[in-house]
Amino acid sequence: MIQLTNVTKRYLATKAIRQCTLSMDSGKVIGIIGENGSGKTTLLKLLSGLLKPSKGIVEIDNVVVDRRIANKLAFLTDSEYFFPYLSVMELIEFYNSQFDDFDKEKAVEMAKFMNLNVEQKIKYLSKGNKSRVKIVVTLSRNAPYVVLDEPFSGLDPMVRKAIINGIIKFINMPEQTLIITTHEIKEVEPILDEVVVLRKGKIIAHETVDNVREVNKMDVVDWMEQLYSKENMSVS
Ligand SMILES: Nc1ncnc2c1ncn2[C@@H]1O[C@H](COP(=O)(O)OP(=O)(O)OP(=O)(O)O)[C@@H](O)[C@H]1O
Repeated sequence: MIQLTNVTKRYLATKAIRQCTLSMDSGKVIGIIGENGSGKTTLLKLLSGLLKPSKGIVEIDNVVVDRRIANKLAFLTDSEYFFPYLSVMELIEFYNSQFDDFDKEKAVEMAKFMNLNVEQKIKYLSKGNKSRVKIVVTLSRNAPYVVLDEPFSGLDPMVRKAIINGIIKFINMPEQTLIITTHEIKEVEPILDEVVVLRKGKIIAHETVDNVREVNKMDVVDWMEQLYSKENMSVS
C-alpha cells in the first residue's frame, strides 16, 4: 500500500505538490491525471524515492520511501536521454545484470510483441520505438510496484491501443500494482481501477472508475473536466 501524509514538495519558489494525503491499495491499476504542470511527475518521483518531500511522509508498505525503494519499484521515466549507445538487446542484458527481479525471457518476448528489432541501437530508434523499449525494460521487472510516467508519449494513436493491451497482458495482477500518469485518458480508462486527479499540486479527487461511470454517469475525461470547471469557478 502507498500512503502519502500531508506531503508538500517545493522546487525553490514553486510548490509542485501541496499538502497531499492519499492512500493507494496494492494490486490495482491507478491513473494519475491532471493538466500540464499539475504535479503528476513530481508525485511519481516522490513515490520512487527520486525526490524527497519538503514536508510530510511518503510510505510504501509502511516503510518511509528512500532510494532503496528501487528494489521493489520499477519506474519508467519520461526522460529523453535513455542509454543511446546500447542496442535494445544490450539494454535488456544491462537491466538483467542490475535487477534481481528482471525476467530476461519476458523482456525478449515483450520486445517481439512490441515489434522491436533488438539488434538496433537505441539512438537510431524513432521516438515511439524508444517509448516501447522503456515499457519493455520496466515491465520486465517483477517488482511489486510499477510506475509509468507518460508511457505513451510519441506513440501514434493506432498503436497506442495495442501497447495498452500489451501492458495489461504483461503485468502480473494482483501481485503487481500499476501507477500510470497520462494525458491519453480515454485510451487508458479501460484498464484503470482508480483515478487520482491533480490540479495545481493538490489532489482534487480520488475515485474508482466504476464509481465515476455508475454514480456520475460519465467517462473519466468528462468527469475531470467537470471537476476542473467547478474548481475554476470556486477560485474566481
Ligand atoms: N526541477 C524543477 N525545478 C523547478 N520547478 C519544477 C521542476 N520540476 C517541475 N517543476 C514545476 O513543478 C510543477 C509541477 O511539475 P510536474 O512536472 O510535476 O507536472 P506534470 O503534471 O507532470 O506536468 P506535465 O503534464 O506537463 O508533464 C510545474 O509548475 C513545474 O514547472
